Amino acid sequence: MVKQTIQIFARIKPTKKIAGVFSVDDEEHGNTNLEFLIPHDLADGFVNNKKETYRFKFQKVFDQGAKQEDVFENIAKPVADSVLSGYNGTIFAYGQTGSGKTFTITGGAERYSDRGIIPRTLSYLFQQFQKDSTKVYTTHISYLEIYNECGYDLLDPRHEAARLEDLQKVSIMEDPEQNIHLKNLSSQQAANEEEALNLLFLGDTNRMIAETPMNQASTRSHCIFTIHVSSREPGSATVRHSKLHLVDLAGSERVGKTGVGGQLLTEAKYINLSLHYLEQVIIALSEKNRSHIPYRNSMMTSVLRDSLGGNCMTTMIATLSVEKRNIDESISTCRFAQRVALIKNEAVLNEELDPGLMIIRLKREILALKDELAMVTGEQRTDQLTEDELQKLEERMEVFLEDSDPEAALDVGADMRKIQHCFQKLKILVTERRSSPSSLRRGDKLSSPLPDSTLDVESDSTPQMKKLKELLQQRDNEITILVNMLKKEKKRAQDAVTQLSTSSNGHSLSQGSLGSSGTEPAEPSGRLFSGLQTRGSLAGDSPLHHRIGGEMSLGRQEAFEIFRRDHVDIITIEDNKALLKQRFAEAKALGEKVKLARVKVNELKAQIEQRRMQRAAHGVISSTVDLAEPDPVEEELRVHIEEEKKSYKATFGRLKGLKTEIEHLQLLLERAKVKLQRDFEVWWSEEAARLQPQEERSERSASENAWRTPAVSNTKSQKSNHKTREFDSSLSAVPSASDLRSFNPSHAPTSRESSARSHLESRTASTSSLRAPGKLVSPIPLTGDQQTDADILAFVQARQSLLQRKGGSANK
Ligand SMILES: Nc1ncnc2c1ncn2[C@@H]1O[C@H](COP(=O)(O)OP(=O)(O)OP(=O)(O)O)[C@@H](O)[C@H]1O
Repeated sequence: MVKQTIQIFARIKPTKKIAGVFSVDDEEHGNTNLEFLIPHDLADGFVNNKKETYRFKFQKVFDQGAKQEDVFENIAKPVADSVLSGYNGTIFAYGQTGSGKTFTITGGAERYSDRGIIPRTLSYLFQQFQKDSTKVYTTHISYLEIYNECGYDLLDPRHEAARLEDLQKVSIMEDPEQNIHLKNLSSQQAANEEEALNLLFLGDTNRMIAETPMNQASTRSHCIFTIHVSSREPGSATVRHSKLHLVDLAGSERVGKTGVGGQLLTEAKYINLSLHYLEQVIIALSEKNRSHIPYRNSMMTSVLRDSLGGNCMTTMIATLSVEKRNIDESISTCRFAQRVALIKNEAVLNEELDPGLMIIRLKREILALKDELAMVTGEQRTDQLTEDELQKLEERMEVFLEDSDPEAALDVGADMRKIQHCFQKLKILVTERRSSPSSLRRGDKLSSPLPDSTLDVESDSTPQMKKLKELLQQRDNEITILVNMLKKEKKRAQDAVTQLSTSSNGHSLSQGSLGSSGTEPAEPSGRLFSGLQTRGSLAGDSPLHHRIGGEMSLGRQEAFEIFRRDHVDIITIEDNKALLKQRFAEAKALGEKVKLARVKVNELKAQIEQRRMQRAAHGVISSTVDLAEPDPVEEELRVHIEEEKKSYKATFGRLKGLKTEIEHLQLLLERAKVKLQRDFEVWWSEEAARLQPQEERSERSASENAWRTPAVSNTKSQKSNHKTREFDSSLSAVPSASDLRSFNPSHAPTSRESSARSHLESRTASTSSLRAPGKLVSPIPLTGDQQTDADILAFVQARQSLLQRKGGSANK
């Protein structure tokens, strides 16, 4: 058991704004002090009657310049190492909104170097698995989001999330031993780093898609990414299970300060409530002799029960913003961390016996005991030894006879049949030896036929005999060489077939043949991301336009293109695309190099083979060549092969590193794509809402207000209905094709459209003259085709408002 207090670290987010006065000083024995100075006269908005300086001690403080890599090396790597040894670990980030929790735990979306703790830890764990050949590792991943005290499975494979409520709900169950189980939380196996990263990405995408303007998931929910690792030494009956929770908590600011209302207030209350319960648990744990710890008060504390005062090595990262206006929140985060540092955890090695292996072991023991019992009681087994048993026995006897140790023992168990069999065999051998001492030499197989008696009868010393023996030896050598050649030829043919099938399968990077890969991104001039390789499970099932907006009409696509060009993220996207292209080119070059090295190695091998054949032929003819002597030419060829192999390995290693980077860049691009499209959907809805006549909007908002009261309802289902309806209403504001058609005077309406129109007209007749047609009639010619005209109108409207927006921002 390892007893350890929770380790606390602080990370300060870089700022360009005016910062408060603070200092970071390293202490002699490894800790770091963080001090805030708040002079009385500067304490704007902050009640500071007593103290001027606030000093907090952390294991380490990462100042503004700290890199993601430093954070991983100092914080996450030691925890990952203990997880590899079989201990549970937790790393949680706590701090106010925007202080860098998500950046620290998951990472930034812009650069590969911005990868956070989760992707780096996954990469590290899979590297360690590969290095350690003494154990077999298995990894499973789960990703839980807790929002307003409800759990959601972010990796649920059966649901496509367009809203948080679409995701599988997770509930907590407790067994009689008070162990917590999460019902409906899926746990997905990841065989390698790529699969694990895909799961992280899937979860993050679900989180992003499910978030609405009201629920900015990262801010208002807690997310727990868990890596479950099992390890076992082959043949051993013990298995180690450990888990690593990587937790991104909701923003910790106080309600009073945020000044929010309505749904946001409800959320803020929930967040504050769950963080308040977290604080209560932490206070209770830091008090001596406190027997009741109120874990059950909230879902988050229930899930993290082991991490807080239990079987876990836990680390907290306090994320701080040192901007002047945030100093009070930063001080309160530091205070919280100081309390957390008092909590003692007791981590135990999570080792258990594998029931399957235990059964095999016990069965074997039972058999041995039965044999022993039969021997002791004199009871004999009458059934014959099987072929397999006989062969094993012979092998054991051979090992025994070959062993030069005079004390060597022959262990065949307590089975009398086996003992008898061994005695019989030994008798035969001894008898043969007596009759002809030369007939049993070392290396003679027990099962081989007796030596040819004609050879034994003749004396070895006659010259004819000697010649014959030499000839025989020479033939033996030739045969061995030919058999080896045949085997190699066969292997080469097999390799060629494998290579052929690999290349026809499209050259996967992992096979080191990226050189001729067709996986490059298309030219950036194509449609956004169109040429990029789609990824894993996301490839087929979650193109965002299916998940949010449905198939895009032509007009909408055009509008999307314009929107995309002006989007703030487009520079990052283009940069990443360029970088990705560059990496692909590098990977391609490396792939070529790998291929060349492989060809070279094969050529050298062929040369060795040829050389051997030549030597063997020479030996047979002239007998001047001593085949037992090492051949210097072959030695030289071997040295070349080793060099080529080294270069192959080094290049292949670089290629693998590049592969990870490429995959990550692809993930970043996919994520940017999701964000871009989501932003577009929001903008599109706004534009559509603006398209509606003023009267209807006021009518609609009046009716919305009617069902919005009371603003905060009391039951959970009411709350979620409320949220769903708000979300639905924002989606329904997108103009449908028939809405647009009804505004087009040149279009002859169908009977269904006429009735819809007359319905609308009757609703607005008192206040509007024919639904403000002047605003919507397009000066551009229409085609008469319903769908095309609707698209044209949508496009014109979108472009106009974009131009207006652009004009507006240019005027500013
Ligand atoms: N150390 C850092 N270096 C560079 N940028 C950072 C750093 N920390 C945070 N950021 C940036 O600050 C912004 C807010 O960070 P982030 O989303 O991680 O905050 P958060 O604490 O998770 O907020 P929330 O509670 O809303 O989830 C992001 O744009 C992020 O990229």
